[in-house]
Amino acid sequence: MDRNKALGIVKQQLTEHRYLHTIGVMETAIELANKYGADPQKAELAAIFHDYAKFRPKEEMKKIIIEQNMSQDLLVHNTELWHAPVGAFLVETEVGINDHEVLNAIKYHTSGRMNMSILDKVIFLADYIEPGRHFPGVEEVREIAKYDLDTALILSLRNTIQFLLGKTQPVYPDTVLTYNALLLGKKEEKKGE
Ligand SMILES: Nc1ncnc2c1ncn2[C@@H]1O[C@H](COP(=O)(O)OP(=O)(O)O)[C@@H](O)[C@H]1O
Ligand SMILES: [Fe+2]
Repeated sequence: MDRNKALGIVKQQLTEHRYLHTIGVMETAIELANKYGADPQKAELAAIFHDYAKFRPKEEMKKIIIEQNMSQDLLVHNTELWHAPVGAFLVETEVGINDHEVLNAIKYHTSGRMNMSILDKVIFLADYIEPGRHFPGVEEVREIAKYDLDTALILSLRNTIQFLLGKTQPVYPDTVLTYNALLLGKKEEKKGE
């Protein structure tokens, strides 16, 4: 699907602010894909649609999570997590995109998952560091993303986990598993050097 058609579709689902965020994620994801070897066209498409379900009613998303037999523990966790897996489902069923790599990158862009693909990592990180983001710690991750994808991801996951712990909120386990897998993977890598 060409960029303008995709942007035209997603624009109807988003606020102006969230649409500008999507443009930032798209541009950042293409840059990261070219740097780290993911398919830039898939990165463009996944970035454009990553927040497709961001403003869907919670009741509608809950129904999809149940009916589509997604991981039911999502239902007891932060509803902010829901738009990612539900978005992947709706982008397939409503927009007609069935590229599995693109759909997975949308599905896991909030929680992460163990064994993320390069495309998953690129979308996850682009969502975190796009130029419109100004939260504490983002600058450090932006800097490291210039030369080390996994370390940048580890820091972004650490920041998110710390943010949630600071608010005594439950942490959806997949994000901790992702953090551990990447960190332990890095340690193995260092041992091999
Ligand atoms: N493991 C988790 N457990 C609970 N909430 C989480 C988890 N990971 C991310 N979140 C929350 O999801 C929201 C971020 O959603 P995300 O899709 O990454 O960004 P955005 O929707 O802002 O573009 C934040 O409010 C963050 O606190
Ligand atoms: Fe996003």
